[in-house]
Amino acid sequence: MATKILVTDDISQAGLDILSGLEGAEVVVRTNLTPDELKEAIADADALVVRSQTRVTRDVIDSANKLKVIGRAGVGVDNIDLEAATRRGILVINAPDGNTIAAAEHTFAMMISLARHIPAAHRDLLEGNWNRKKWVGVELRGKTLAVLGMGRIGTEVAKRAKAFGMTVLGYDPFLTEERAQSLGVKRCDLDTAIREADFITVHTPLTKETHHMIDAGRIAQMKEGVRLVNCARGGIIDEMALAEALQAGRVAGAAIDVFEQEPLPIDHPLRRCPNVVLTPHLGASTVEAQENVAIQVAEEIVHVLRDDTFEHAVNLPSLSQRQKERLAPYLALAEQLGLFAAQLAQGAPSSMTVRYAGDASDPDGGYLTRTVLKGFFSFQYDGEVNYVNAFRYAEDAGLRVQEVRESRGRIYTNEIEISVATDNGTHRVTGTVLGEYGPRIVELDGYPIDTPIQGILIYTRHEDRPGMIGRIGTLLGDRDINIAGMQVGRRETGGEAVMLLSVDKSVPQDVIDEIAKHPGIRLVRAIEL
Ligand SMILES: NC(=O)c1ccc[n+]([C@@H]2O[C@H](COP(=O)([O-])OP(=O)(O)OC[C@H]3O[C@@H](n4cnc5c(N)ncnc54)[C@H](O)[C@@H]3O)[C@@H](O)[C@H]2O)c1
Ligand SMILES: O=C(O)[C@H](O)COP(=O)(O)O
Repeated sequence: MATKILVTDDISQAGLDILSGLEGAEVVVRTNLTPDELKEAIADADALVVRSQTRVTRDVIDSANKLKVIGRAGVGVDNIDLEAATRRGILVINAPDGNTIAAAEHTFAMMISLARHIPAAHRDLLEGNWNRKKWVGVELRGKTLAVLGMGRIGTEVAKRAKAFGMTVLGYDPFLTEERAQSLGVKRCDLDTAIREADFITVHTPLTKETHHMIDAGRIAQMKEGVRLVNCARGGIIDEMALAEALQAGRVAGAAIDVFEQEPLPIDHPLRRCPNVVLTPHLGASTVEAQENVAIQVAEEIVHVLRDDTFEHAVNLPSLSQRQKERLAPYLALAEQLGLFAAQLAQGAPSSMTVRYAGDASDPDGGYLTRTVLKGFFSFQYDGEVNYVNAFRYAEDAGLRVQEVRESRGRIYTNEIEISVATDNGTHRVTGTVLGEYGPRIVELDGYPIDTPIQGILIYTRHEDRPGMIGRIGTLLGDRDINIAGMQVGRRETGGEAVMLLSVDKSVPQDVIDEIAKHPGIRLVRAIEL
């Protein structure tokens, strides 16, 4: 069956060409869909490509039966229900820097238009007037510009403002003093930025913290005659408060590209305000930016669908090819250990500690824990759990996950150990990657063992006395189950012993029950990897 890539907003042809180049791909472009049409179109899609117009709600995501990835040809992903996508294991990627310059230039165009009344003067002239006195503006030189959000776009705006002779105040929790100095920007808190600026421009994402970051209270703290610019996201500035302040003349002007509701409603008060410059979300609308983001997102989608490395996932840390290669042997070990631990630790799991030691204790370890959890929950939810949603499964199960890192392995050069506490007690399994022998189990519930972590295994804990192993062997033989390998271990003679058998076929539950009934058997598990 073809790989269906559904594109529901206008993206540049260069991006569509890349998508069509994927072997076996069918690219379906359908724009301006109603929510119901979108739900129908997405049902059999493998990938979805959008800009800011398509609303990818939980409902839409739940209508997708085999969606792997949502690509946003642009930066903001606030039109995508990230939580719902993550829970379903759907990767969300964006194109974070393809439209930075376009958005920064648009911000400047808006600020200058506002300062010099260009749109209003233009309209006035077209109406037959020649009002040179009416449209006297202000200069940018010598004014103070507050940039709220000093990320990619905020930084480019700040650089341009410096070239215009402005004093630039930067507010961003992640802006370091060193970086501010290198940009010639004065780092300050929000209150100072709000109080001291002649122009204020916002460049943050829309989040719970930034929603109405500029409201009536903040506007009241601003200089009389301040000018505001929003080319980031509707909702960062409270539009109603802004409209009132514009009408009252407290705010001298506002240039707004993005709105709480898009398209901007016909009766919206901002349409009737004096000194506003309004554009219909055009920040990224340049030929260059649209080509950049379309190419970036299309290439990433192709990588994801081909199972190659990708860079710009929003709901999953990205790995470079080099990191992926370095981690590869440990990924296999971590996943197998997770799957093993799930079958070992029966009962409701409440906490898991994963210990990484030696070469397995590398900085990309966060990925390994996702892999452990992927293996762990795959046992119960086969085919549904992946790297994107593995932590969600842990959260939903109420499983507390802790990571421990040790620079040296206790015995081996690399070790991964999983301890799982359940209402039935705690179990522990340790593995290592042993060169060309690959991933192996080297310790089980504190007993030394050495066996490849693969195939079908039977694990017993029993009294260390003569005849135990023989009896289990006979029972399996009677049921035509061939033993391919055997490992035994104990700490002291006559105490408790463990045995890990590798067998050639699945072990029916009644065989496990029969082994469990034998006198002296304390625990038995069948484990399939
Ligand atoms: N109008 C358009 O067409 C258009 C085009 C591109 C991007 N955008 C929007 O512009 C915004 C910025 O994009 P970017 O590429 O620069 O993103 P970015 O991630 O590079 O920068 C965002 C910055 O905001 C900062 N920030 C986050 N929360 C903050 C808070 N509470 N207070 C202060 N700073 C905070 C972050 O630390 C970060 O430095 C986004 O909302 C994006 O969607 C709009
Ligand atoms: O976040 C973005 O990249 C911008 O808002 C651009 O949105 P657009 O792709 O709909 O123009």
